[in-house]
Amino acid sequence: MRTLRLDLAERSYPIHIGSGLLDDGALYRPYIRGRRVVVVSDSQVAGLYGARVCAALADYRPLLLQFPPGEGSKTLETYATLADGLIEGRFDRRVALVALGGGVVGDMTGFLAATYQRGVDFIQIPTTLLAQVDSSVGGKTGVNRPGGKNMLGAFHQPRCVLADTGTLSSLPRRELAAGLAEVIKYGLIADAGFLAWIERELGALFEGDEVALQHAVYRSCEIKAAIVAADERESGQRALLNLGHTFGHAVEAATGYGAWLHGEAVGLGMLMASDLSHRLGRLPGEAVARIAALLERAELPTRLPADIPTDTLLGYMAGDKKVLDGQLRLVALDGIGQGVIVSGVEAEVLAAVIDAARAPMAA
Ligand SMILES: NC(=O)c1ccc[n+]([C@@H]2O[C@H](COP(=O)([O-])OP(=O)(O)OC[C@H]3O[C@@H](n4cnc5c(N)ncnc54)[C@H](O)[C@@H]3O)[C@@H](O)[C@H]2O)c1
Ligand SMILES: O=C(O)C(=O)C[C@@H](O)[C@H](O)[C@H](O)COP(=O)(O)O
Ligand SMILES: [Zn+2]
Repeated sequence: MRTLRLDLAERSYPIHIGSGLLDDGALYRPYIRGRRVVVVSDSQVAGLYGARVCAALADYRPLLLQFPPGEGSKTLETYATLADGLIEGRFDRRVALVALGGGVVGDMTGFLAATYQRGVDFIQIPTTLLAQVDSSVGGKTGVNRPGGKNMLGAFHQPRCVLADTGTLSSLPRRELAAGLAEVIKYGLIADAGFLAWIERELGALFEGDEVALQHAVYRSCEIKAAIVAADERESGQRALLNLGHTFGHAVEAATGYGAWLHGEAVGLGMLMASDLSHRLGRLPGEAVARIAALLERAELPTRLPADIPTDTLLGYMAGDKKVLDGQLRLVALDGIGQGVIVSGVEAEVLAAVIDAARAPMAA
């Protein structure tokens, strides 16, 4: 097991990475203050790992709450049903919630923990690659609305993260690819050496090689933890973690949440952000081609479907959370490994990027 720490004064916490962690009750115990825990999961993950987590937490008479899997469940309706489960069970303020699953479960459980009786503790047990490298770390929680992605939520940090890489062995290949999009993101915004490592080790990652997966999770969390420690509430540089997300979230919203996986939409969004960076004179065309080639090798979509109108995407983008005083801010690249926040991009340039994404971008 390897351990990192996200340094946030009294809200600091460990991120443990290794295989078989979810069975080890001693890893959870220091972070449970009361007598009871509630494990929240989706029905897919609950069926795979719920009994093991409940066995590890048997001393706390765990209640297992579950909801249907997928992005379509990341709603206020699911939130209300879960909240009613806590209220009916008369759980008090010392209850600890345990998020067992992917990013949907983590974001939902974190939001529930942030708001139940005005805030209780929670522990993250991420079981997708995407959740292990990204969503379980950093304290962004929330739900979607038809008009925009993650529009309701709170910053609420977990008490600890247990990233059990053994759980990745049951993850479908499409979900693994979606997680790789966020791994590639870290290379693009912060570490050119890591990007080259991903290019080299992509085969091993797809084969489920434990050493390669643990390195991908460790380095991703290391980069994210440093960014979040410096800017917990995204008043500045944390926005770099949003590379590709202004485009990607618009695709997710325009397709009704679920047709595209978050990682797939972010993968395409990163290619669009790369094209934008090129049009702004910040990134050479060869770098855009290199990024497109890596995304294709990672089995991620690199084309926008013809039936999503440009104006629809621009409409969702105008409601992005990075908009300030009516000005859209986007994450661009000043080179591989160098994310930069740009504002004042003209609507015609964005429209040109969107239109170009309907044609193949790889050189
Ligand atoms: N809070 C953050 O900082 C942050 C960061 C990135 C993404 N997100 C959010 O995370 C969500 C996407 O997360 P995701 O990609 O993990 O999706 P997900 O939670 O929907 O999980 C993907 C699918 O994989 C299944 N699954 C999970 N673990 C499994 C396992 N070990 N074996 C077999 N099947 C398994 C799930 O049941 C689900 O069907 C989005 O809502 C996105 O907005 C949040
Ligand atoms: O942690 C962050 O900060 C991120 O932006 C990570 C993203 O990968 C993640 O998808 C996040 O939920 C997006 O946040 P939002 O504020 O754009 O909704
Ligand atoms: Zn994301």
